Amino acid sequence: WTAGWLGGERLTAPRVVNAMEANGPAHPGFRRNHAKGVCVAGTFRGTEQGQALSTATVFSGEPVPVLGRFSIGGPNPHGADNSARVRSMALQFGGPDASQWRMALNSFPFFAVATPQAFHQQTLAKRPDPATGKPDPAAMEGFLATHPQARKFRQWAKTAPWSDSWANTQYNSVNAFRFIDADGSERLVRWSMRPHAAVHPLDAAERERADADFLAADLQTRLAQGSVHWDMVVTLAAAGDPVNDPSRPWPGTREQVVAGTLTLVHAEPQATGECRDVNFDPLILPSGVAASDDPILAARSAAYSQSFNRRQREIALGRGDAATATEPTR
Ligand code: HEM
Repeated sequence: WTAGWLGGERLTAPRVVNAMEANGPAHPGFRRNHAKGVCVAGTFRGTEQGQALSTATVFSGEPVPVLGRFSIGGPNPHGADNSARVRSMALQFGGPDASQWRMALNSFPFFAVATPQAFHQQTLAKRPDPATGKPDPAAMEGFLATHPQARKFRQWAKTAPWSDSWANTQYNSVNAFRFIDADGSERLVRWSMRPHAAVHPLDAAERERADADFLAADLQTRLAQGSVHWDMVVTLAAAGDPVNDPSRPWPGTREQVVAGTLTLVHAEPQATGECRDVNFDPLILPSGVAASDDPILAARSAAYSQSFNRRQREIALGRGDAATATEPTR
């Protein structure tokens, strides 16, 4: 699981997660990132086009059960939804056997950094200055000077429209993976969950007025009227595309295939929902899907495991009341 990302200064998963924890107050029992969220459930049905690309059984055409989680970016489990630039979808396809597939997708189309070391440097640059309680702008400028591609992400964060719902947001794998077909041929791919629901961008006034928990309320309203859907759109890399660097998007002209449709029918609070105790490790993959050599993927798997073990331990020791409470904790 280290995939070569240890070494040099020996950056380890505990160090990465320690640095994330050091940037804010402790929230025992909660995820160390994307802490605020809800559990969801539904099904996924693959297409023949998906089946042609990968032998994963989820593409068989039969519906497979899905357990999932929507969240907002950031470590605060009580954060206001109208300050959440990043929206996320985590999914577990299939039952408890070798065909299970987990993934954690984000609304940003590319990542801010190319390596786990750069992610760690970025975390350190965001550390609040004890004097002001805010990150030191000079530290962030120093980070950006040595990691210029992170400016592209900041530009996205400043300019991309804010959707008004988890249900009409597109979520992206960001990292590349390998799909393996029945002949054993491999293709490097990224994928997105493309919503069927029409996008409605929030303007500044609507965002200002929005309730702190509007995303969960909106989802319940929509689900009370019927299921919500996304197409799984797989993008195939062409020769020479950057497949090991999630900060570099591929050209928009790449071949795309609709590999299946996700249908969600149910949502419930994470405190009591099944998704609370799941680690949506992006390297839990079925046969027919394999990791790329992107070092961020290996680092994510190791860091999620750290975060998962810490939060489960806190809950087991009775320190995770807010994370397991049935009453709203705001
Ligand atoms: C080195 C880079 C990264 C690190 C260290 C990192 C770290 C973390 C950690 C510690 C968690 C909490 C896990 C848990 O307790 O279950 C998390 C959650 C999450 N991360 Fe990352 N992350 C990284 C990159 C990414 C990227 C590139 C994506 C893009 C798709 C992403 C998407 C998510 C999502 C969607 C969740 C929430 C999963 C859930 O609902 O359980 N992360 N991340």
